[in-house]
Amino acid sequence: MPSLAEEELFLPSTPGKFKDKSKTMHRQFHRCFASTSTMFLWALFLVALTAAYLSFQSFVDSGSKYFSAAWGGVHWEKQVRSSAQIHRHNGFSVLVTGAAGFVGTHVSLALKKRGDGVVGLDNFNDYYDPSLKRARKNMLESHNIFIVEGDINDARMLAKLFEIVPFTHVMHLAAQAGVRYAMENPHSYVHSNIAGLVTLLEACKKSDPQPAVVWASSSSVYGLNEKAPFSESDRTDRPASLYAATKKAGEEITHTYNHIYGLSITGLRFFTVYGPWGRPDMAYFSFTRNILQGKPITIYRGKNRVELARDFTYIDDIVKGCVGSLDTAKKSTGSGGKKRGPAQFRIFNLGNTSPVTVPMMVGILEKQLKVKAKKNVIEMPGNGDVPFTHANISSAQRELGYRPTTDLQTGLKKFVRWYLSYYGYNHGQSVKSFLLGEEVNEYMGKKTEYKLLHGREKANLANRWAIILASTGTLRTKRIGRRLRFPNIIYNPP
Ligand SMILES: O=C(O)[C@H]1O[C@H](OP(=O)(O)OP(=O)(O)OC[C@H]2O[C@@H](n3ccc(=O)[nH]c3=O)[C@H](O)[C@@H]2O)[C@H](O)[C@@H](O)[C@@H]1O
Repeated sequence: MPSLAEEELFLPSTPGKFKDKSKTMHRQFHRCFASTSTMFLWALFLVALTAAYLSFQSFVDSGSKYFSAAWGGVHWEKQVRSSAQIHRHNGFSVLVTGAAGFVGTHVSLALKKRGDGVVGLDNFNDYYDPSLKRARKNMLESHNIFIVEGDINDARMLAKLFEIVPFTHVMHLAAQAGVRYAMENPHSYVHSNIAGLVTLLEACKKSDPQPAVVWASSSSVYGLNEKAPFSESDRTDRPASLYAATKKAGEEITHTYNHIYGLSITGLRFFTVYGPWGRPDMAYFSFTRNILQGKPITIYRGKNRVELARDFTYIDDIVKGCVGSLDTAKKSTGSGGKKRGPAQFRIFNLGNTSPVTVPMMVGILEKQLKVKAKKNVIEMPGNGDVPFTHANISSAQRELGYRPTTDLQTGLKKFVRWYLSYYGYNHGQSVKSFLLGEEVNEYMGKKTEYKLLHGREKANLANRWAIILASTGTLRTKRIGRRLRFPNIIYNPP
């Protein structure tokens, strides 16, 4: 026999006019009991829901702690807004990822100097000496560029940034760089160059307005291509390293976001970029360090004793290519995740068009440093390297007005100048004596503490003082006479 409660289940929701009283009381008791147990179940459900919510929150919080809790809050938002402010007619507001990186620093500075709003983003990882990244950050801060400390995999942080600033452009330079390190730490390439890229593109696609995206691919996508010079239409389906494969994947991934969501995309294939504030993991940089410290350098050689060659490209030329890409980028056509029409998709080589062999590059460094290198020449290990690179830049020339003007000799001279002013003394010689030869003649022996020296005001000191960077955090001043020009960026690392 069904219970009353069960019976009631089948009663019409609007009961009839006449009711048996005893049955009604009985029913009320059961109804009351039923509703108590329902309430109990509801309460249990609510408790479970609250517990689930709280544990989810703590998961999310610990997640954001993992990425870095260094973002958020009223002050932070104020800094982001102020950094994004545009100071020229029809200027851009640009999110520069990897802003504390080599290319990111230079591009951020160039954009800010011409009046664009720039917000940097960087996770300050320790792939190479983070103090160099901090130094670049401080230099950018002295130009009122704020760098958000965060990871491009942090979707919440990105959503917040896009909520605060309607970015017109994203200059995406954050990446796991380095060709040979991919054998040591393959997952870091997938994390940054694939997962991070997708997270960033998701944020761009959802935002309204959608920004135009310009991002760093790599000459390494040409892989085993033997046809020279490399043109954008050449084969790129035979990468020689996982690094190259992730950059190639990036080109395909950005294409899908262009196709489905109407994001305007420009991919730039950089050719071995070098210069001041460069990356210590790159050959020209580590060779300089070793040569100055009297340590040997290893020079790879290809099969049949062939010398390896690179189309080394100076940073200022690359910056011009990046800025030209931003200037010529058309608007994205979608908004809030919906495509409204076909959008621009471009890929350009940014190279120098004149490859130089690695031994020749070493020769230039020896001349600049006035020190002979101790060379170990070995056969190129199977580590992802390619024998040569050589860019055809006619596309970039035509569409971006890209024209590289710095040869390796001139570029390395500027790099060495910076290197010595940044890292200080070597072989008992001061930076100044390297830069100015015999002109250093008078020494005042005065020691002065500076936090940060940069810009015109301080550079004016140059008329009277040479300021030599000491890596200990102290700057020493030397009287060198009025006629000497002073390098314009001097930085005291924290
Ligand atoms: O253009 C590019 O696509 C790439 O350029 C560089 O990669 P790579 O050209 O290999 O630059 P380096 O690591 O500075 O090597 C330059 C040359 O020096 C050689 N090398 C490197 C290191 C070493 O100890 N000895 C040596 O002979 C390499 O084989 C290569 O031929 C960057 O490191 C990559 O991030 C970038 O994507």
